[in-house]
Amino acid sequence: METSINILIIEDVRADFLMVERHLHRNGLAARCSWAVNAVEIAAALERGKWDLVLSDYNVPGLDFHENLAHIRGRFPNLPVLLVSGSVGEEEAVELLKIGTWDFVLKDNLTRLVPSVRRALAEAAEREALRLAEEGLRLSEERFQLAMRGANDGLWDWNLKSNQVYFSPRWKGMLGYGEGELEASPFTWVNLLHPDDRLPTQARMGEFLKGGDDRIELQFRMRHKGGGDRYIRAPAFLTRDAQGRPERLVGTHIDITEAKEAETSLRQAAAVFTSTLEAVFVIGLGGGILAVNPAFSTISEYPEGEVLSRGMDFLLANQDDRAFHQAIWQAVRENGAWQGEVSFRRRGGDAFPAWLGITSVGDEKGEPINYVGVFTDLSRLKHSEAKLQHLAHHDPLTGLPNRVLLQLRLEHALDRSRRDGRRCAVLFLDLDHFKVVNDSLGHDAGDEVLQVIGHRLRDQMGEADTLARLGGDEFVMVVETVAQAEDAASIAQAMIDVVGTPYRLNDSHEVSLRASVGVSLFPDDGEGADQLIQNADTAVHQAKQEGRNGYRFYTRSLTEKANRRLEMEAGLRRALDLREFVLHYQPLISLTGGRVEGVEALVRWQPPGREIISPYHFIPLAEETGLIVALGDWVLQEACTQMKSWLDLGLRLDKVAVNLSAQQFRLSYLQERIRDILSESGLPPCRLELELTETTIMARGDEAGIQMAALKDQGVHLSIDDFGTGYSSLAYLRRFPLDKLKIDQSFVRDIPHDEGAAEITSTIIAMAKNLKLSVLAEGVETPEQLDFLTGRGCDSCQGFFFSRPLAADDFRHWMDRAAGP
Ligand SMILES: Nc1nc2c(ncn2[C@@H]2O[C@@H]3COP(=O)(O)O[C@H]4[C@@H](O)[C@H](n5cnc6c(=O)[nH]c(N)nc65)O[C@@H]4COP(=O)(O)O[C@H]3[C@H]2O)c(=O)[nH]1
Repeated sequence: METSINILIIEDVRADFLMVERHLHRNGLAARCSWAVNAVEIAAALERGKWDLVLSDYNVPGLDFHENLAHIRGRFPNLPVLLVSGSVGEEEAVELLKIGTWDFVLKDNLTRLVPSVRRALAEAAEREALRLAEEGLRLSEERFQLAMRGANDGLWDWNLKSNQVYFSPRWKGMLGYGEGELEASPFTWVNLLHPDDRLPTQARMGEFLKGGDDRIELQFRMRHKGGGDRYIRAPAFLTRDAQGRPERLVGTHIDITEAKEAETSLRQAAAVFTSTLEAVFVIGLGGGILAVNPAFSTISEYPEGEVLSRGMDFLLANQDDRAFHQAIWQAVRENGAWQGEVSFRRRGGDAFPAWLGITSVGDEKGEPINYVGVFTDLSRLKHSEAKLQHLAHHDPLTGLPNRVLLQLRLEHALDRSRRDGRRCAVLFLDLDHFKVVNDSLGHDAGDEVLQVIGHRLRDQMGEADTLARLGGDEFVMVVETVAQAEDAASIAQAMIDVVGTPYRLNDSHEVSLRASVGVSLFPDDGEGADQLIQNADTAVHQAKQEGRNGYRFYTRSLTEKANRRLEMEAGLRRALDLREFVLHYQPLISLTGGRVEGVEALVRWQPPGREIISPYHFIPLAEETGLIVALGDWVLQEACTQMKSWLDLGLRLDKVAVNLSAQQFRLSYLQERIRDILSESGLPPCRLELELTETTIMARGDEAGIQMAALKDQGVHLSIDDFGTGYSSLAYLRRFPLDKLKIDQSFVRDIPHDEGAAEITSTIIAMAKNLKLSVLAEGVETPEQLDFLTGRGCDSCQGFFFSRPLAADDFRHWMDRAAGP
């Protein structure tokens, strides 16, 4: 059955309206007809109802048909409007059809009305269906676009047959490209793939297209226009033609870079968690441990299973320290974090210091979701710190305090002494000739001796006292309470005695050592630690100068002396630069022929406008400062040049004797240097005699023999100076290639009256003869001495009796006079 339709009939004559209605009904059209007679009724009707059709008269008074038609079409474009009129001409009717009137039926012949209405309704229904379909499509397209925009995914559509590709704006935007910047070609995609992902991705795509699946999901990296890569997830769907051949591939690009990066950083965090050497534990809001890393178990010795869901307080070494534990958590809750040093206990019971940090982990709103604790075991660090502290304050060889700690202890001792009004002493001990032990027995033996001395001195000191080693062979003792200077003196003597007890070294060598001690007293000799140590040092120098193996108290004059020493050292350096040294020459007289057999060169310092300075005053300082090497070199050059010029002048001299210091003797290049000096001066080597002292030779041990043999090979003569003052025996000296022995003037001085001196001198002469060494006696001042020496068979002598050392010109004149007319 036909559904009822709503028809609006616009007609000014009621009879006409009824006539049309009747006609419609009679001709089987189930229509509900409504009548509108003017513009107001038409508007109300259009507003009110849902109309399927409008039948309108053309000439309705007060109504412009054209306007009315436009109004209806504007509001309902698909609503058919049929003209039912009697008075419209044909041309006008055609015109009306053009502007949108559906059909035209004459009132007086309504035969066409129902078919026309039916056709109009059918067409309108068709148009409406089409409109609805179009509207649906538009909405669906819009929905799709919105969905894609919402998902923020790029779309691509690849027609496999035509090889055409569509990339959506978002697809391009994802890679930094705008419209028109990328060619719509499959190669565009391939070219933008990360080079490492290109081949594998293409291979997978190829396999997919060959296979039977309709869906694929790929993941790859693509190059962004602005540099860097984007990680893309690309699900796609394949459509096929009737034959099942791939026809079209449509898919999306989803940018998963952030997710990938988050995944990577999560993976890294997990790796850090498991591999870090720091113990990490996660605590839930309830206070129970949720997870621990392997380092936690390694450090605390607790396996994970034993700690999960327990509170962290079981780690605290001091279980009673609840307040501390609570304070930590309070700080974490208030500030979000806490860190500091704690004392933890391992499962085995061992307490250890740890550096603990606890941080609260919040959600996006900042609400805590759990806490992460990290701690490091500080025990090794503490141990190293203590070791470092010890090293920084102690001498590694003896374990005694070093200079730094000595300073600190002394300052404390001084504070106490100041407070209690007590005296305190600083005793500076320096070993005498310790270098000889080191040089002759080796550094290991030297170290052993220093350790033993350290022990002995420590055993001797009081509880409150401090013994320090300042390095080398210097020890300092701080004695906190000394009633008077004599107490310090007896401690100094005890130190000297304890050092003086012979040492038996591991290899059963026996060594005897002596020491000198300098003493300074607080408050007498200084207020501060530095000054007291410095003054004790000055005193020990004085003790050494005064013959060693004794102690000496500091006095102000010592300081002045020390200052003078410093001045002298500076003066010596300057003197070397300015060539302020001169040589004096003392004749050496042969007792067999009475002739002048040679001359000894003796250095003097002649500062301009001042008195000449004796070598006794500057040679020891030159030796201490090392300046002796340069000075000795100059002496050798000068003496050889002078000797050569005398020989050239015809002076009859066999040789020039030059003193060689221990430091020069130690020089590895000594032979070369002497060879050069001789060749530069033109003096034959046999005309040079080098004087060495016993200690110089002994300090070099076996190497002395090698050095001497090399010098002898050059043709230079060697003599031993000051014989009798050292510790060597003639039997010892026999090992060395010596030519001459010079008896020290201290023996000669007392002959012939002093029996002891006379006997020693006679014995030395006899033994030297036995060893086939020539003998010279130094310091001959009297005819008696000369007679005695001549009588004992001494070969030659030197002394004021013949001449004092003379300047070069004076010596030449002296020679002239000695040769006689
Ligand atoms: N009382 C007295 N003394 C006499 C007599 N005859 C000589 N003398 C002094 O005795 C010293 C002998 O020199 P020395 O034993 O090598 O002792 C030397 C030597 O050890 C050192 N010396 C001097 N010149 C040099 C040098 O060029 N190089 C080195 N390394 N040392 C030197 O200085 C020391 C002292 O030299 P000088 O003052 O020149 O003192 C000289 C000389 O002036 C005498 O009859 N009675």
